[in-house]
Amino acid sequence: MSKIKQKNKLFEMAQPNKKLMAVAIFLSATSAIFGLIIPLIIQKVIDGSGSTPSIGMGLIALGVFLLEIAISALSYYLLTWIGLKMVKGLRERMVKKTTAFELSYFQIEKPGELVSRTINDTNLIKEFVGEKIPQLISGIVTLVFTVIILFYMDWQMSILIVISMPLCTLFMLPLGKKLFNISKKTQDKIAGFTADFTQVLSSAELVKASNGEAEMVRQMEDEIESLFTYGKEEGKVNSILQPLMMFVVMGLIMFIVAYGGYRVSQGTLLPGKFIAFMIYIFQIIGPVVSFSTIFSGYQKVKGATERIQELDKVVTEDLTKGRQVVIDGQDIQFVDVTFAYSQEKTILKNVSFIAKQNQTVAFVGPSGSGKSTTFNLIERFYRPSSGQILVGGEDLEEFSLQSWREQIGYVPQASTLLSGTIRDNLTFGLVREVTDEELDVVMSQACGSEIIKRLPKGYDSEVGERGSLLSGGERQRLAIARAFLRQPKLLLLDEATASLDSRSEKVVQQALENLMENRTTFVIAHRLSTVVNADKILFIEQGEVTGEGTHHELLASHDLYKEFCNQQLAE
Ligand SMILES: Nc1ncnc2c1ncn2[C@@H]1O[C@H](COP(=O)(O)OP(=O)(O)OP(=O)(O)O)[C@@H](O)[C@H]1O
Repeated sequence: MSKIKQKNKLFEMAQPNKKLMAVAIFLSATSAIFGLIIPLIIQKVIDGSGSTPSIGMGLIALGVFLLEIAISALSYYLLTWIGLKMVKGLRERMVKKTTAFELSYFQIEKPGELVSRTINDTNLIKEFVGEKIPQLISGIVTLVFTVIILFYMDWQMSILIVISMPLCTLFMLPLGKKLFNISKKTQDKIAGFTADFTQVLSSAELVKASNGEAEMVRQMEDEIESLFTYGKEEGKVNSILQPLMMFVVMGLIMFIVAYGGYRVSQGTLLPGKFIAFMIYIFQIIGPVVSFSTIFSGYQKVKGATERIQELDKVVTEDLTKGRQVVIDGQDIQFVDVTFAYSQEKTILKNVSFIAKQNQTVAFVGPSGSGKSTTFNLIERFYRPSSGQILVGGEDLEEFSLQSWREQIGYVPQASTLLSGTIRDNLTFGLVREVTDEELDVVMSQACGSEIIKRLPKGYDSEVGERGSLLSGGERQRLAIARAFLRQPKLLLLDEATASLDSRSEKVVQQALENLMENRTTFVIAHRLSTVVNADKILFIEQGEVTGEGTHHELLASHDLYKEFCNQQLAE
C-alpha cells in the first residue's frame, strides 16, 4: 500500500502526460506481441508441407520483424521523452521550491546536497521511466503470452518451465534487496560528496590562503574511498548474481534441450516446434532477468522520491501574500522585539525604537551584539519571536514580502556580486527594461562612472566569479549603484570596517551619502563620521538597547559609547 502511495506521489509530483504514456505502453506491448509471432512463423516454415513457399513466409517473418523494431523504437522514444519531461517538471518544481526556502535553510544545509538531488535523483527517475517501464511492460506481455503459446504448443515442456521460472526469481530476490541497500547508501554518499566538493570549490580562496589543500584533498579522498567501497560491494553482489543467474538459466535450457531432443528423437515433437520452443525460451529469459533490475531500479526511485519529498517539508516564503506596503511618510517602529535563532540563546531582548521618515538611525555596539540580526528582521529573513515591527502603525506581517523588499536597498559590508556582466548585476531582479543612460546616472551617483569608462566592454564587462575581477571599492560602488537604480524608500547599510584604502573609502563614503539623502536609513556604523551625522544612535549590547540618543547625548551618558568614539578617533 505504502509502495503504491509512494509511486503515486512521484507521479503526482512529476505529472507525466498520461495519454501519451498509455500510447507508449500500448506500443511497447504491441511490439512485444509482434516479437512473439516470429517464432510461430519460423515453426511454420520448418514444419510446413513441402509445397509451402518458404520464401514468402520468410518475407512475412522479415516484415513482422521490421514492424516490431519500428514500433519498439517509437515506444522507446516516447517513454524517454515522457521520462525527460517528468525530470524537467521535477527540476523546475525543485528550483522554484528551493529558491523560496527561508534563508535559515541555506545557512544550515549544504547547497551541494540540493544540487545532487536536483540532478542525480531526478535522473534516476528518468532512467526508470525511460528504460525500466518499457522493460517491465514488454516483459510482462512477453511472459504472459509466451506461457500461453508454450502451453498451446506442448504442455509437458511448458510445465517444466513454469515451475522453474519462479525458482530463478527466488534466487535473485535477496541479492536484489542487498543491491538496493548498497545503491541507496551510494546515492546518499554521492549527495554528500557533491555537497562537500562544491563547498571546497566555492571557498578556493580560503582553502589556498590557509594552506588547506592537503586537508581538503584528504577529506575528499575519504569520501571517494567510501564510494569506492560501496562500488566494490555492489560489484561483489553483481559478480555472484550474474553467474548464478547464468548457471540457473543454462541449467534450465540444457534440461529442456535434453528433454526436447529426446522427444524429437521419439517422434513426439516436430523439429520446427522444438526450435520455436527454444526461441521462446530465449525470449523470456531477458524479461525474467530484467525483472530483478526493475525491482532494484524501482527501489532507487523510491529512495530518490523520498529525498525529493523531504524538500516539501522545508518552510517556504510566500512572496505575494499580504497587502502592498507604502512607506512614504511612514515611521518604522520596533515594539518590544525579542528574537532567537534557536531555543538555546535569545539574541535580541525587548528592542524598541522608532525611525521617523528620512531619518538616519545608526546601530553601534560590540561584535556579536545583534546589529546584523536587527537587519535580518527588517529584511524579514526571520520573524520576531515576540513583539512587532510596525510600518505606519501597522504590523509588517500584513504586507507582502515582495512589496516590502522592493522598497529596501541593502548595501552589505563586503558586496559580493553574481558572476555575469556589470549590467546583469546592476539590473538583477528588476523586471523593467533599463537603458544605458539610466545606468550612467546611477553609476555617477555612486561615484563609479570611471569604473565603466576604464573597462573596454563597459557595462558588458564580466565581473568574474562573485565579482572577483573587481576591487573591493569597485564592488561596493556597484552595490550602491544597484541600490540607486531601485530608488528604495528604506536603506540598510552595513558599513565596511576597514577593507578599503583611504581614497576608495572617501569615494565610497561620498556615494553612500548621496544614497542616504531623502531616505530612511538604518546603518550599522563603524565610522565616527556616520554616527556624528546620524539622527539617532542605538547602542546595542548583548541584544539589548543600552543607550539611545544623538552623538552628543550618548557621549555624555554612555561610557561604552564614549570608548567606541575614542577608539574611532585614535584610528
Ligand atoms: N543565522 C544564525 N543562526 C544562529 N545564530 C546566529 C546567526 N546569525 C548570527 N547568529 C548569532 O547571533 C548573535 C548576534 O549576531 P549578529 O550578527 O547580529 O551580531 P553583530 O552585532 O552584527 O556582530 P558584528 O558586528 O560582529 O557583525 C551572535 O552570537 C551570532 O553568533
